[in-house]
Amino acid sequence: MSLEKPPSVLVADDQRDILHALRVLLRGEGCKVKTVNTPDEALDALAHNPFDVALIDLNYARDTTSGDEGLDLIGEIQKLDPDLPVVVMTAWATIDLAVECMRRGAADFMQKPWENARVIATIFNQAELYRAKHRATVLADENRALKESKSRDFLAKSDVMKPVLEIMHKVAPSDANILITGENGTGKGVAARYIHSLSARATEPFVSINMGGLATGVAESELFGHVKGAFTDAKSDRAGRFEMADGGTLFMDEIGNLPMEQQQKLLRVLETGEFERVGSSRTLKVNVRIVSATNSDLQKSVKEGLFREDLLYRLNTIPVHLPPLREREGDIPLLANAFLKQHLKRYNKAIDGFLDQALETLKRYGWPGNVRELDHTIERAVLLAGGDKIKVSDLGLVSTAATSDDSAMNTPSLDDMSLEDVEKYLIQRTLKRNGGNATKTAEDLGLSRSAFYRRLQRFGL
Ligand SMILES: Nc1ncnc2c1ncn2[C@@H]1O[C@H](COP(=O)(O)OP(=O)(O)OP(=O)(O)O)[C@@H](O)[C@H]1O
Repeated sequence: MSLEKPPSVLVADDQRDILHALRVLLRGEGCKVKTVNTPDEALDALAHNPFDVALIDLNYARDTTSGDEGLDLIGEIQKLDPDLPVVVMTAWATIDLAVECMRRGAADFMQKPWENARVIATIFNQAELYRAKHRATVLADENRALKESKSRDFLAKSDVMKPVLEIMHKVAPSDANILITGENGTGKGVAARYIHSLSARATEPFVSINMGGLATGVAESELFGHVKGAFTDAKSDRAGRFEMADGGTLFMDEIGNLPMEQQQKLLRVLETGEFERVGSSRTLKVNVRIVSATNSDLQKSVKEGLFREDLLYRLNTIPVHLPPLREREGDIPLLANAFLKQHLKRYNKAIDGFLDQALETLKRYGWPGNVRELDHTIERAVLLAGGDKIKVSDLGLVSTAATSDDSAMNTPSLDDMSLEDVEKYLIQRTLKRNGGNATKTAEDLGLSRSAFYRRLQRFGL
């Protein structure tokens, strides 16, 4: 019989000769086998190691033949992992007992003395089913996560960006954790994906999670998953981002917003690869490379007691800083032309590049929303442009003539602005004043974090 990886089987029985015989039989077929003598030992082993099948006896204490201990054990195993196949073996088989085992969730029922061929076939079939089921949940969750993230090349050619590109190329192939810093919209997400694509994990999943956009209380379940019934809305088992990213890269955006309680759990995964789904005591183990990003000063958060210092050191093995777009003028034509091409294709329009003046305007603008704002500006220009080239007026920038003492923008006239323009302008100005710190900006504007992020998205900042 063949499975990609041999089944890992837990065998629970109080009789040593039976354990010995089953161990010899299953190992002979290539299985990994762990044997235990009591229900407690079985639960302990299941909580700490991954198994594909549990093969259990029904009676443990001497002189009992009721099967109650085994029946209870089926229930306890179900609580740990509802999908794990439990195969029951007993010398005291009755039809009623077999029915009761199945009712409690056992996958199969066998009588002692057993038939070797049947035991082997059952173990392999159940293990295959279990893996297929588990893989299907993880795949469905991975697909969902993939749909949420877009893939793009990392474009940069300015002198300022050369050392940044160099360090990314140098460290990408290692498994070192990377912390990317930079203002909103500087391309931290694109850089994370780029690092993944240059790593040995490139064909494995790239999964991202934005800690800033999560409602309070859901961070743990999003990161580590949950089991059915763990809380009111937990209608079924769900894999968390760590499971989805197993073998690949997990990109944690806005890491500074990770709640203290989760910081402790994250530290444990970084140190041991181990965690539990919410509501489960079963320990899972993964191999994940962490790329995280922040626009806030984590050293300061450490001093303020908001971020664990030990976690920061673990995440920050290699720091990568992305400078704001206003400091990389040399990248603007490259980025603007790439965005133009994408949006022309998307909107099925034909425009032959930028007028020189328009390109000059793009280079001189302060870009408080960085590359994301440039992308949205070009998209809007593509939609508005009437001529065969993009003109300055198509760009619709609040200020087109940024000066060096206020590189982000001049104060526009209120008379020319819609309510939305004013809101956008205020957000840009406050963001700039706070050096791109989103949390502080939301606070200054009296907005909740999620309301603030909604606006950033709406205005393309
Ligand atoms: N170097 C780049 N090459 C191509 N596109 C880029 C680059 N940098 C940024 N972008 C574009 O800018 C947008 C914003 O980038 P991204 O989401 O990676 O920024 P961020 O720094 O992670 O932002 P935030 O801090 O808000 O999460 C992306 O949709 C992408 O279109």
